[in-house]
Amino acid sequence: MNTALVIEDVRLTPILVSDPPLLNTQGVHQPYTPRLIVEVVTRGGTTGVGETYGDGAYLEAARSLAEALPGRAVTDLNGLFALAGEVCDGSHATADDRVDAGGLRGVRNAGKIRLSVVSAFEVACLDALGRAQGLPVHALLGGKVRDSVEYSAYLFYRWAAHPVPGERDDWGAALDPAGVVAQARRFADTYGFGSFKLKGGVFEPDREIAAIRALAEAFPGRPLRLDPNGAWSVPTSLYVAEQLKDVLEYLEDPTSGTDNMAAVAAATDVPLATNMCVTTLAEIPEAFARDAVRIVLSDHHYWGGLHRTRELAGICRTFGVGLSMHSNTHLGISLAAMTHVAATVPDLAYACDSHYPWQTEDVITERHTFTGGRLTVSDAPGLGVELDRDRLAALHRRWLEDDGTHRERDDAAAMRVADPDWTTPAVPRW
Ligand SMILES: O=C([O-])C(=O)C[C@H](O)[C@@H](O)C(=O)[O-]
Ligand SMILES: [Mg+2]
Repeated sequence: MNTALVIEDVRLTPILVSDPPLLNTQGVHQPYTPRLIVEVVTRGGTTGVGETYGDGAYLEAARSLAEALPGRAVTDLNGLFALAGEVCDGSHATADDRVDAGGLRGVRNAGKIRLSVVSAFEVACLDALGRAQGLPVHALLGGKVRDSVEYSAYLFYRWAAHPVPGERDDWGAALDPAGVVAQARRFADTYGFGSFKLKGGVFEPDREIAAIRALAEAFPGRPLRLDPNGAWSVPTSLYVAEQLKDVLEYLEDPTSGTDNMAAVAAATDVPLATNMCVTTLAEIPEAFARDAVRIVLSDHHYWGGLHRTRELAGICRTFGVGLSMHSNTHLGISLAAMTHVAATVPDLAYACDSHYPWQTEDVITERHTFTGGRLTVSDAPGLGVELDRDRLAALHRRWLEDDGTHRERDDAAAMRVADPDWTTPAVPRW
């Protein structure tokens, strides 16, 4: 073994990042959201970085994995899964039916949490390996098949400000079709995005249908998507599909669970996409056999890293299912990772999601810049991003000083600040 590639140290830095008051079916984003930055340091003196969810269950699993990693090589990526299975006991995260607010990713369980933790270590190892070898991460994945990756505008209903004092941005409120169109216009003008996704499940469906209609009128012919995170019944999903069939590129998780998705898919020609009913390998056979989804939104945090994302792409290709990319609150390290893996997938036919424009704080020295709705794929060694240690320290300080309110993402709790009677809505909500 090349001893220079052996891991000597692993650093974990939990941080709190400011987040705007974006609405979804569970509630509203808190003013600060937890993320975890992973640094892997090799004996040769190279440091690689990764990023994942920072809530307590993720942090606990990451601590166990970080302790077990020194002495292993950054090339031992396949071994990460077995190692995580051995050392992360999962007692912190019981399987239950609760939809995971930290990503609205279907039910939450220990296996999913473990994969999300492994993803950050895998990315950090690839970054370190790439830096040590002078190769970009995409080259370590087999090479890029495109020089830039297209992203779509991720539109949210939102308030102008959080109901508690804190950071405030200048986007203003978007609570009706005119507000959504104004937000889309700013996204298009600033970043050049050519397709638009609206996070739905916030208002009654007719109101959201009106917003999509307004977008279709303002941006004729552009791909449009609506994603209520499983908030609708089968009949409501079919009603919305019928109303919007001429303008939707796809309908994302209109309803919860493979049974319901299959029932909707059987009765409409509007393609259905998911980042909720297919988020693990175990969920694929039934969903694909029943034609429940036409597009899977990959997410390297869900699937266990960049290699696993490429495996998912191969499975989707085999079954004629399309692939795109999901996102929730993330920083520039993850966006770099997303861009590298997206650059290597041949049949990525849809613009990827990214929350990045909503994140005004970052831990990298140079923010990514969307041009014409696209990010250029970096050919620099590793991910091609540098840690800004001062920013990292400042955001970590915020985490240390937090009284616990923000260390777990809880969109329902944030909503209760404005509406004390709020509880996470049962599904179907409409
Ligand atoms: O596509 C999705 O389902 C998401 O992006 C989930 C996210 O967590 C989003 O709904 C959010 O952050 O409110
Ligand atoms: Mg979604």
